[in-house]
Amino acid sequence: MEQGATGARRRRLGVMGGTFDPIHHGHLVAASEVADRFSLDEVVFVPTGRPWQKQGKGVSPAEDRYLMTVIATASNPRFSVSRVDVDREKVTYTVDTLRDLRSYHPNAELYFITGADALASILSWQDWEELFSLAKFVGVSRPGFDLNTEHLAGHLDALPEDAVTLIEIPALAISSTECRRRASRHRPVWYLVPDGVVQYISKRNLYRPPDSERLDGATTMSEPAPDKTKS
Ligand SMILES: Nc1ncnc2c1ncn2[C@@H]1O[C@H](COP(=O)(O)OP(=O)(O)OP(=O)(O)O)[C@@H](O)[C@H]1O
Ligand SMILES: O=C(O)c1ccc[n+]([C@@H]2O[C@H](COP(=O)([O-])O)[C@@H](O)[C@H]2O)c1
Repeated sequence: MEQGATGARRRRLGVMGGTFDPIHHGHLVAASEVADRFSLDEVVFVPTGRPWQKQGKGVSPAEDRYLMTVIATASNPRFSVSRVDVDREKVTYTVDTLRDLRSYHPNAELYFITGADALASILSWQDWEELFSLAKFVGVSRPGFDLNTEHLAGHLDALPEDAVTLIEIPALAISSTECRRRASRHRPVWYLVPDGVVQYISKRNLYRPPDSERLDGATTMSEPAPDKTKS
């Protein structure tokens, strides 16, 4: 275990970056598992501001994604949410996220948490060689994606020995894409996302086509069912 200059154990900070559109239980279980396995003192969720690899995909406003992340993490005293990426003007690069968090927590060890799918594309990330000097990376299993570092072969020698650790976590086949698809079709997202996030999606009418485009005539979650006892 690494120690600071005073001999005290260094604070361990997990960093869970994501677009969180919306945040779901797959994200929360990933953060919770890594926190347990690496004895993290805190996990900071960092919603992206302008995710450059998702540009053109109609990402929801950063403020909505930030608030859903706050709602989803509020009950866990070890989870917090950072605005560093939301408040940065330019597109979101993890190298900037980690530089900013390092400056706020100069004595902490950072652990960047990423799913198998995101890890597989890490060599396409901005300044990727620098990432491993800023944080340790923890790749977590995700249903439908291969958890291996074959794509890093040839580069691993240049990286610190414990730069990337892979761990198996309980499999939750949930994605934000599927949550959005369900919400857009007025299908339930209960139990895929935290209750407060279900209510936030409904309140803000996220992911829903405008009422004029609806063909099924069903009521939305926020609308009370019609009272058939009245004429
Ligand atoms: N079910 C899951 N299990 C493990 N990791 C996950 C899961 N869902 C997302 N992650 C990881 O969480 C991070 C943030 O993911 P993101 O916000 O893009 O969610 P997503 O479900 O992949 O979204 P989308 O479907 O819109 O691409 C990524 O590192 C991703 O790999
Ligand atoms: O730094 C980059 O170039 C980069 C490119 C793609 C994704 N990321 C980060 O990976 C995390 C998951 O991203 P996403 O798009 O799958 O939600 C999030 O923290 C992003 O900022 C980072």
